[in-house]
Amino acid sequence: MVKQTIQIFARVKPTKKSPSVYSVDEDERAGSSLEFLVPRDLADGFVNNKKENYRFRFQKVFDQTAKQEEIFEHIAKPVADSVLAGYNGTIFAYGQTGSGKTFTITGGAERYSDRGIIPRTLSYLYQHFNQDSGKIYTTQISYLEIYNEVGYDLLDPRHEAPRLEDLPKVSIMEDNDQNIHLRNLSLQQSASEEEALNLLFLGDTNRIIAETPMNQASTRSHCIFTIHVCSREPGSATLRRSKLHLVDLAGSERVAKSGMEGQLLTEAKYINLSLHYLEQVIIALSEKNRSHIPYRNSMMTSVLRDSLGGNCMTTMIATLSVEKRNVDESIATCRFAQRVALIKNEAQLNEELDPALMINRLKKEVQSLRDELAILIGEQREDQLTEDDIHKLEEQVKAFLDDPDPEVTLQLGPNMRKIHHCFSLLKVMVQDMLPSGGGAGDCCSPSPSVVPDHDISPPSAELKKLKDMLRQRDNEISILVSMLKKEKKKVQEYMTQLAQLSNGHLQSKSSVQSSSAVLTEESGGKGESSSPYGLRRQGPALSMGRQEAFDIFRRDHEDNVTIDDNKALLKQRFAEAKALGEQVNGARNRINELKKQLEQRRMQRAAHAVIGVPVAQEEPDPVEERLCGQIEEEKKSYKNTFGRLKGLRTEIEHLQLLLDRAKVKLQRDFSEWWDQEEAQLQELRSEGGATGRSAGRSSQQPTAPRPTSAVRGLPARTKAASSAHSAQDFRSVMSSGPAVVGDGLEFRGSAPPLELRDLSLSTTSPSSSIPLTGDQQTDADILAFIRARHSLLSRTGQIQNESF
Ligand SMILES: Nc1ncnc2c1ncn2[C@@H]1O[C@H](COP(=O)(O)OP(=O)(O)OP(=O)(O)O)[C@@H](O)[C@H]1O
Repeated sequence: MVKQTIQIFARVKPTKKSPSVYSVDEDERAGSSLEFLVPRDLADGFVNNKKENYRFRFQKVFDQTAKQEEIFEHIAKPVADSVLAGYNGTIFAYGQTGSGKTFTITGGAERYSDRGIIPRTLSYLYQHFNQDSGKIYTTQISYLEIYNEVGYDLLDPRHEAPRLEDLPKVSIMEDNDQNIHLRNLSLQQSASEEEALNLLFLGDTNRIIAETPMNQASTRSHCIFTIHVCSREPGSATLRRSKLHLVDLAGSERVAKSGMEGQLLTEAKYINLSLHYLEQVIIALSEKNRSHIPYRNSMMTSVLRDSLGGNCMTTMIATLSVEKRNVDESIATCRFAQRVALIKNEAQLNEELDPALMINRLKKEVQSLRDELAILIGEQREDQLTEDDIHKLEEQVKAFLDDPDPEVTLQLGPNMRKIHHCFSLLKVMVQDMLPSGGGAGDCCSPSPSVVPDHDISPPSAELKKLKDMLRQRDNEISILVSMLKKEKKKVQEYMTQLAQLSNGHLQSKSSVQSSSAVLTEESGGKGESSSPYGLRRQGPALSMGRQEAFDIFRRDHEDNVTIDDNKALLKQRFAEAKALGEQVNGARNRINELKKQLEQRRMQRAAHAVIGVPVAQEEPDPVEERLCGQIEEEKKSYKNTFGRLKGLRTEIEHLQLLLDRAKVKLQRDFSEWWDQEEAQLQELRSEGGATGRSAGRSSQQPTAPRPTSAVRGLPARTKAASSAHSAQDFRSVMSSGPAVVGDGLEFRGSAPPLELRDLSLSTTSPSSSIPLTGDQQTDADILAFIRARHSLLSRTGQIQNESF
């Protein structure tokens, strides 16, 4: 058992502002300390009459420049090592919203180097599994999200639930030994790092999809990614089971400060409540002699029960945002960490006997006991005596009879068949010794007619039976062979399909290289979108209108640059991987060629020795030595290049998943934006329709202020421009401003003022010669509206920028 207090670390998020509110003091032996210097007149809207200096001690403080690699090496690797040794581990990040919890635990969505603790730990664990041939490892993964005190399974096999509520709800059950069980939380097998990463991305994508602007669950939910490891030495019935929880808690900020209302307030209360219960558990644990620890008060503390004061090696990372306005939250986070540091855990080696192996072992024992018992109580064994057995028995009987020692016994062992056979032999001999029989000298060569027939030559009935059986077996075998053939055919068909599918996937990967192809795919233009779980989801094909609108939307989306950067990087990595692959193949071919030469050389030398050509056998052959040296060199280069190729493969896989995730987010944002644009167009139309009916009279009438949500969901750059312009501005510019020329669409702002319904009429759809269906017409209208608005917004944005 290992007794250890919870380890606490602090990580300071990088900030562009030069903060003077904190300092870090490093001490090799005593850990680091973090000091906040809060002047009494801190000018951020509140008067500080309290203490000026706050000092907190941590195992280590990672300042702003700390890299993800460093965080993994110092914090996660020791925990992963103890999990490999069979102990439970937990790492949880605690801090206010935006302080870097998700960045630390999962990682940034942009760069490969931004990978957080989860992907790095997975990489580390699987590397260990592959290298350790002395044990058999199995791994399972679960991913739980707790939102408003309800648990959701993020690895729902149905994939990509449109709303959080559609994911399976997870509930807590406690057994008689007070062990917690999570009902409905799936445990997914994961045999490789790639599979585990796919599961992580599936869960994260489910989080993104289930999140809406009104329900930014990622900020207000707790997420627990758990890796379950089971190891066993081959042949041993002892299992080691351990689990590693990697926990991204909800933002810890106080409700009063953030000024929330309505649903947000309700959520904040839940979060505060569950974090409050977490705090209560921690206080109770840090007090001596407290018998009751209130774990059951919230789902999160119930799930993390073992991690807090139980059988677990636990580590906390306090994430801190050190801008002046966040100082009080950072101090609260550090205070919380100091209390957590008092908690003592007692980690135990989780060893148990494998029930399946135990059952097998016991079954064997039972069988051997049954056999012994059968012999003891005189039951006959089923196995027939072989000719060899019979021959040996004859020899034994002969030796027994020939031995003059009256004490001699026949050693037949506990085998009734042998005993019976010996009695038969003796009977034959006795009969032969009777006056009518032959001499005793032949006693051990009994005539075949007297020896029990079934043992040596079966009678014809028996023979017939055996032949029938043989025929039956032949039939069965031919049925089985034909079944096997069918199965093989099916497998071949399946493999062909799989190859086609993966070709499709590869094509979609390589399509990263062609931006136009990717655009079509991203927008669902092929009627398909790829899922991060390696499956392909059938989606509706986009109309031409939506497709073009998607292009506009994508151009302005905040993630566009990242997507393009990642695509470029991916393309580069593909090229590198291709070059490395060629190098690996080259090295392999050269090694084979050198091996051939070496073999030839050896054969030559051997042949010379045979035909008597003088060869200095003892002397090392310089040619052979040179070939061996070259083979070694090539092997080194092969190993080296292959290692780099493997690393590159992981990076490519990761980048591909980042792109997949960005794609899903882009599509979700686009759908929302499109719906808003449609709603806005409908609204303007109904206003425009009213205006049209009273044409000339009230086209300049003021309209009701547009709800701000109407521009919510626009890409960041578009949003900034649009926020300065209500729909009314838009309409007035449309009716009186200069001509606004869109892409292939002209809106002339000359008198008479343009009515909104004219937009649809003036739409020059790329497929205008093709009659449009009702839906297509609507899509084309919305596109025209977007084009006009977009063109206007970028123009006015430009004007604003210029005047600025
Ligand atoms: N150490 C860091 N280096 C670079 N960027 C960071 C770092 N920490 C956080 N960020 C960035 O800051 C932003 C907020 O971080 P993050 O989402 O991780 O915060 P959080 O604490 O998880 O917030 P929430 O409670 O809302 O989930 C992200 O854009 C992230 O990329």
